Amino acid sequence: MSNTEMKLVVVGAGGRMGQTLIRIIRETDGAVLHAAIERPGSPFIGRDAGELAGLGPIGVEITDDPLAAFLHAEGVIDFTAPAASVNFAGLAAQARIVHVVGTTGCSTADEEKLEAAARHARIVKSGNMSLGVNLLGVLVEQAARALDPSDWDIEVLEMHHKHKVDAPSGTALLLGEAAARGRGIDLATHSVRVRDGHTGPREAGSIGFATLRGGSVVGEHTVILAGEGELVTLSHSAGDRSIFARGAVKAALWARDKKPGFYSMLDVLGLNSN
Ligand SMILES: NC(=O)C1=CN([C@@H]2O[C@H](COP(=O)(O)OP(=O)(O)OC[C@H]3O[C@@H](n4cnc5c(N)ncnc54)[C@H](OP(=O)(O)O)[C@@H]3O)[C@@H](O)[C@H]2O)C=CC1
Ligand SMILES: O=C(O)C1=N[C@H](C(=O)O)C[C@H](O)C1
Repeated sequence: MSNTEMKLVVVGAGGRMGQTLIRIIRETDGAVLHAAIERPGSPFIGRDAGELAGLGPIGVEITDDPLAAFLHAEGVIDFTAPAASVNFAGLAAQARIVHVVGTTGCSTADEEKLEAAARHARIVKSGNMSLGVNLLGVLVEQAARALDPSDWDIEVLEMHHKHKVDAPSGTALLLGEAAARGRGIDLATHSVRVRDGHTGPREAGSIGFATLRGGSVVGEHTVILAGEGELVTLSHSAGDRSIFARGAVKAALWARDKKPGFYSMLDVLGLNSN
């Protein structure tokens, strides 16, 4: 374990998570903001990252040059967009630095590219970086394992702010995967992601998703286990974005001395039983 502060780059520095990360890195022992990146043409280029995040000037100017930023850094924290994260994964692998990916909405092809980059890099990726949601995933897996799928239906409900662009949320999919693991099934072939019109009765053993969007909701998730005459509900409510940012910085520090590989927050938090 190194005694020096881990030099971190925040990409998507002007975004909701980017600004939160700049604040959380500032208050975390063992981590320091090395650089802050935005896309070329962004109005944030040239601004002081601390000033943008409400901390006052910290002497780190936002640039659009990730290659230069990664060169002398040890990790990059990335809550951006799927195409951007795939691109950053290639650059992070070249620079042999830790890449923490919070971006959601990645396609199967994107995931494959990230996994390929993890042959040379340490990538930690999760649809939700908070301790609470990852613990919830463990509980959902246990509940799904315990309850007979012919008697119990599983539905995942989520609500987010009106700016969110992907659905179902990364967290809803993480919880669906946990339920599928508990049941020993493949989520992709057992999920019902939308319902509309004359759907017919619910197919036994499927895992359903429902998506709500509105206002400034940070992130609400509920897994409903519905039996005959009874409901079990397991929920998580995010009060503010600092829970995700703290988890992401913890993941970067955890991965600092790990071998190249594709890790999840369950690995970081010691909750991985697989
Ligand atoms: N895993 C987790 O725990 C969490 C995941 N998320 C996920 O993180 C992602 C970002 O969320 P949020 O912060 O709310 O979104 P925002 O839109 O507020 O922020 C994304 C930022 O990334 C920037 N960006 C996009 N492409 C590039 C690029 N190529 N280079 C540099 N910067 C780029 C955007 O710039 P521009 O606006 O110009 O496009 C924007 O500033 C989403 O996928 C979200 O679902 C969010 C919270 C928690
Ligand atoms: O876009 C968001 O805001 C969030 N995205 C993540 C997701 O898709 O689950 C995590 C969190 O719920 C906030």
